[in-house]
Amino acid sequence: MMRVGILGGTFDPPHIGHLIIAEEVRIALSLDEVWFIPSNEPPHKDKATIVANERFAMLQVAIENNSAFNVNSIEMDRLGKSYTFDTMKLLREKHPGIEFYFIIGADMVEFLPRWQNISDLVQMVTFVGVERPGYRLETDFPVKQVEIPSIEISSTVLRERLRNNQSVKYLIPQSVEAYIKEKQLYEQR
Ligand SMILES: Nc1ncnc2c1ncn2[C@@H]1O[C@H](COP(=O)(O)OP(=O)(O)OP(=O)(O)O)[C@@H](O)[C@H]1O
Ligand SMILES: O=C(O)c1ccc[n+]([C@@H]2O[C@H](COP(=O)([O-])O)[C@@H](O)[C@H]2O)c1
Repeated sequence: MMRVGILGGTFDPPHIGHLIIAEEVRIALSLDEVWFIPSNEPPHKDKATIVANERFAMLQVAIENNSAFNVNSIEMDRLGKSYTFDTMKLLREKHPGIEFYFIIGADMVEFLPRWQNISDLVQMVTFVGVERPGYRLETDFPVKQVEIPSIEISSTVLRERLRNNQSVKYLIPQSVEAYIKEKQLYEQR
């Protein structure tokens, strides 16, 4: 059976933290691929500052040199909040031969028991948790832990830097930084 990791997120903007956790989990769990899924609207935080199709485009640029990585538009194609249960239900119907692993940072772990239809969702995917500075990864919930080099980067801090014209060098892939500049994505919002 094919094994696929899913990294859902807002990706406003994508950063090397996203890329590192996806690659580390892919290798640790021998996944065939990782699919990045940008949300239309995040279910439990403020709306993204950038429209979904631009976040999708930044992700495409970010992953272009990893043949095991893909970007999937399933949540962009659906209006409203992007609940993971709805997404995984559709993906499982479409790909019955795939075993799915849903990757989350430690900041998502505490709230996981309150995700929509979580009791069904835990039967549909294996949750994989990775550490994130400032958050606890330990939980009674069924979350498989994968060791990664800890990365203290967030999209929030990068948005701040981009707005203030501060350097994001090495924190955002160079190709993505060029795309952001070309499209003037984070200027004075
Ligand atoms: N530095 C990191 N270490 C571990 N996990 C991370 C890291 N950055 C993001 N993630 C995980 O990647 C997924 C998508 O994250 P998201 O796109 O919301 O980025 P973010 O940096 O958390 O954004 P924001 O600062 O806007 O909340 C989430 O599961 C999140 O926990
Ligand atoms: O389905 C839910 O109830 C739910 C609640 C919070 C977060 N999620 C998913 O978790 C992923 C990371 O969320 P975020 O807020 O960091 O973008 C993203 O794919 C969200 O759709 C899902």
